[in-house]
Amino acid sequence: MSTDLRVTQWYGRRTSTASDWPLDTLVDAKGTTRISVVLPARNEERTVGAIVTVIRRELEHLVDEIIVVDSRSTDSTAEVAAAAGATVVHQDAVLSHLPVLSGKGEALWKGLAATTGDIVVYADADVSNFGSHFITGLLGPLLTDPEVHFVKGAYERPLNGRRGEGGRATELVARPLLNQWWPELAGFVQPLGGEYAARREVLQRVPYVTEYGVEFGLLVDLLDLIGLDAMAQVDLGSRDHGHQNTLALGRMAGQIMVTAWSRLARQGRLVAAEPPSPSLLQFDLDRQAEWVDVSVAERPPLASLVAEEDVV
Ligand SMILES: O=c1ccn([C@@H]2O[C@H](COP(=O)(O)OP(=O)(O)O[C@H]3O[C@H](CO)[C@@H](O)[C@H](O)[C@H]3O)[C@@H](O)[C@H]2O)c(=O)[nH]1
Ligand SMILES: O=C(O)[C@H](O)COP(=O)(O)O
Repeated sequence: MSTDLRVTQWYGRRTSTASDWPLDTLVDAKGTTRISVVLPARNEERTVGAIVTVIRRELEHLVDEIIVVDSRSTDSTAEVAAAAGATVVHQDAVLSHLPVLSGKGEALWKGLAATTGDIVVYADADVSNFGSHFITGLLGPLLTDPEVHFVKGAYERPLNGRRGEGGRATELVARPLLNQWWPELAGFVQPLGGEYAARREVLQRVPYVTEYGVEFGLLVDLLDLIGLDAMAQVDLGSRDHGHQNTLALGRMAGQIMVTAWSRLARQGRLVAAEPPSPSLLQFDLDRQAEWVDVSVAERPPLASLVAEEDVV
């Protein structure tokens, strides 16, 4: 079967919408399954409280724990999240015997280490139109189909109110790379999106790339580990969130490209004399030049660490 046909068939079979998964059906399906929600947050005092509150108020019979990973915030993210009822862990305090790494991927890996659930849901803490359907949608396929191990959110992404213009790093970097090298993943509408859920057992068996390489790395590595048919996506509607400027997205793009290179090299599909340079020279409005580092590091599969008593 051609990859195009396989992707088309997968899309039809494994794509649903949040409204397909009503809360009462999920509460029945949950049984004894424990569910953790992890919100990575760096300076998200304006939005994190409302997100935690929605989950606590509307999903109290579905979600067992809400962990906010404070990713070196300098604002009152931790206090706001705790006041709203989340358990707050500080990124560098989890598995603190390990050398610290940085960025969103590190926050997610530490978040996984801090959870106890059988299913872990990740959601960004900067979403300003968050609703409980973000969580129920992602949980639907996992709670009702034992063959599904990973679910990714899909949505429309306005850019400052303009429909269809968001997701610049997605459209300019991630989607072309995925289509060129991992075309089986082409059916994911939002491959970089921060809302996804998976069975703990699976998340513990993949490495986590640090910084903004994490989502790209997880998709590619999960495809390898569980195969496309164990992956699903759910349409969550529209998602409004904070936007980074073009230079910041350039750094994100660099991290994603370095991540893609690492997977191509690991999969034996690229023979290069040397790795890509991690240095990126950027220019501001006054032509001031600055070298920035777009390298990423990697945490090993959590299952490879055995000292569970050291967690948190
Ligand atoms: O060092 C960091 C950086 C970010 N975050 C949090 O991660 C979430 C997403 O970060 P953000 O800077 O808003 O990312 P975006 O610019 O929106 O990037 C998109 O693309 C990224 C790369 O795939 C994904 O990680 C994001 O989830 C996705 O929204 C937010 O809650 C942040 O507070 C951290 O916890 N630590
Ligand atoms: O996921 C992305 O592509 C980046 O987060 C950029 O998104 P934005 O263009 O909507 O800010």
